[in-house]
Amino acid sequence: MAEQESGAREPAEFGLDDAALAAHPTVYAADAFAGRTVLVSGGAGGIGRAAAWLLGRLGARVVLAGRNAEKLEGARTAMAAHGLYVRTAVVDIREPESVAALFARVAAEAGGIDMLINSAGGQFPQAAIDFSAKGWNTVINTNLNGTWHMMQAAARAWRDAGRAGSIVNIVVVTTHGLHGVAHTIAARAGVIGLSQALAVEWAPLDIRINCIAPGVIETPGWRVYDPKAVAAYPRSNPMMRNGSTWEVAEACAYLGGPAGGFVTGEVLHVAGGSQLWGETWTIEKPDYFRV
Ligand SMILES: CCCCCCCCCCC/C=C/C(=O)SCCNC(=O)CCNC(=O)[C@H](O)C(C)(C)COP(=O)(O)OP(=O)(O)OC[C@H]1O[C@@H](n2cnc3c(N)ncnc32)[C@H](O)[C@@H]1OP(=O)(O)O
Ligand SMILES: NC(=O)C1=CN([C@@H]2O[C@H](COP(=O)(O)OP(=O)(O)OC[C@H]3O[C@@H](n4cnc5c(N)ncnc54)[C@H](OP(=O)(O)O)[C@@H]3O)[C@@H](O)[C@H]2O)C=CC1
Repeated sequence: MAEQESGAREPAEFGLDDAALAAHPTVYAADAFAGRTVLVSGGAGGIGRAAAWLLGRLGARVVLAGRNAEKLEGARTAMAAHGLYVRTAVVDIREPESVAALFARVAAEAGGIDMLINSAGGQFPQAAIDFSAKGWNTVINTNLNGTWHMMQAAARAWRDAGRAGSIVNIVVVTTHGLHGVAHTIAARAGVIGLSQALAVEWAPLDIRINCIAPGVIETPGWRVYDPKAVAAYPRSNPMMRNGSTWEVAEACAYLGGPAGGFVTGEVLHVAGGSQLWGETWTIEKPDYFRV
């Protein structure tokens, strides 16, 4: 990974690139997802892209969804060159009509899906006292409402087709130590509660729902964080390192696939233990907390 003169890294260089994702070893059997179709929102981003690569390499047909057609096409081209089955679809998860159109297209062109990974999301770092109404609503709309629109559309499709399904929602660590992103903590705590409620309500439909709470995972999404905050991330968990998108992808394969067949309503932290120890400041740490 290249470094700028200041020592800060170029945002585009955070995380694993396509060449690394094509070659990274996996613990799963080569045909573990053969015959399955997986929809990944945020599929051209860091975590979603790694999950798409892994599941594609394990035999799944993959549909990548996001707002930016160019980013999606870049991801599709790289995966297709590796012989993987990949389709793309533009969606804004905040718009129910856009989500409905996505699911109609996926039904028509891919015959529906078996698994949904909700990796689309994000936030900006700011002291909560300074949030504007628009900023708050943007983060809640993206992470809570957007994830809900995707979950409901998937469940309706599975119910109508009499087909089983599983959902993996990517959230954040909500219980301890993540500061300066209170809007996203609120939204993701909502997603976790929603997922637990629906794990029961939708069990009769043979739908499993789980969440993954990543810790500090190097991705291009880190571009919105101050380089000084990013430099401190490796010391924010007891394992004293950043995580990789591959580590989250393998957790997605476990929870969303056959290995997790008896797991629902769970939150799996892939966070190096940061849910128990450490603190991550995405804004400047107030003097009050300095010892
Ligand atoms: C020790 C335990 C802890 C565990 C360890 C956890 C480690 C966590 C590490 C850090 C936390 C998590 C990191 C990640 O999730 S990175 C990957 C996710 N990707 C992103 O976050 C992408 C970057 N974010 C965005 O793109 C945007 O923030 C957003 C999600 C909001 C999407 O925005 P959209 O493009 O739709 O909207 P706009 O940019 O037009 O903005 C809309 C309004 O939102 C307000 N806003 C936006 N940015 C800012 C900002 N920087 N400061 C203040 N306000 C902001 C604003 O009102 C915008 O409207 P206006 O432009 O009209 O003002
Ligand atoms: N990286 C980390 O350290 C951590 C990440 N997470 C969470 O994991 C998830 C994935 O993060 P990561 O891969 O790092 O982030 P990225 O920013 O790399 O990817 C997120 C993707 O979400 C898509 N997206 C954002 N808003 C929308 C929308 N309204 N509709 C459709 N797609 C959208 C973006 O694609 P496009 O721009 O094309 O729409 C983007 O590619 C996020 O929810 C993030 O907050 C949680 C904890 C830590």
